[in-house]
Amino acid sequence: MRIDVVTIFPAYLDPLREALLGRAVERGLLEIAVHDLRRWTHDVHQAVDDAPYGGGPGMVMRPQVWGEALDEVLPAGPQPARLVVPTPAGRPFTQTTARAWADEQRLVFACGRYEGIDERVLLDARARGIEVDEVSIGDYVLVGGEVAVLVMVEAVARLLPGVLGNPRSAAEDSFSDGLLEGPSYTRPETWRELAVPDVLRGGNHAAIARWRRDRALERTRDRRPDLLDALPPDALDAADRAV
Ligand SMILES: Nc1nc2cc(Br)ccc2s1
Repeated sequence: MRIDVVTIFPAYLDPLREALLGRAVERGLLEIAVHDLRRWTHDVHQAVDDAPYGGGPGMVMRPQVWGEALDEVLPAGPQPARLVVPTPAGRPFTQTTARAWADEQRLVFACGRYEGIDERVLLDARARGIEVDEVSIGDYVLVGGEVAVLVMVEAVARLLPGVLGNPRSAAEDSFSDGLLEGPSYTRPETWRELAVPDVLRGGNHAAIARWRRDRALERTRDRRPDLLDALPPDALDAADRAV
C-alpha cells in the first residue's frame, strides 16, 4: 500500500516514521509520502486560504492550490486510489472502515485546516472518478486534519500483512467480534494485594475463553450498548445472553 498525505504541516506526520509504522516502512510493507501543500502555491506569501463566500468566521482553503496538488499526487485516469478528507462533518471512521481501506492499493489523505477545503475540490475529484471519503474520527473538533490522519493511518497500517508481530492481535482486538475487549493481566500473580483472576492462571482454555467473552460482554454493555444493539441477531448465543 502507498499512502500520500498532503498538509501545510508536514512535520505533524513525523510520528509515522517511528516505531511499528516506521519499521513497516523500512521493511517495505507500506510506502508513506508526505507533501507540503505550499509547494503548489505561486505567490510570495504562499497563501493556501481565503475568506469564505457568504461571510462567517475563519478561512477556507483555496481550490486552486488543492487542485494542483491533487492533480500531481492523484493524477487523473483509472487508478485504485481513494482520497480521504478528515472532517468533523464526515461519516464515522470505524474499525470496519480501517479493514476496508487495508485492501486499498493507494490512500491519499488531504489535511484541511481552518474552516475546511473549498467543496469544489472534492466535487472535482469525484468528477475525475476518484473515490472521496469525508470521515470523522469522533464528535469533537480538532485544529486540523493531521492528527486524524495519524489515527487513521495507524488503524489501517496495523492491519496490513506483516506489520503486527502476531496477526492474531488484529484478529482478536476490540471490535473484531463486535465487542469491546475485556481486561488483560500479566505477571506478577499478585500486585499491591490485587490477584490475577484464578481462571486465567488455570489451564482450562474453554473456561478462559468463556471468562473473556463474559468480561467483553459486560464491558460492552456498560460502555457501548450501541455495539450490542448493532450485533447481528445470531451473534449472541444462550450463554452470552445469560451474562
Ligand atoms: N475531528 C476533526 N476535526 C477536524 C478539524 C479540521 Br480544521 C480538519 C479535520 C478535522 S477531523
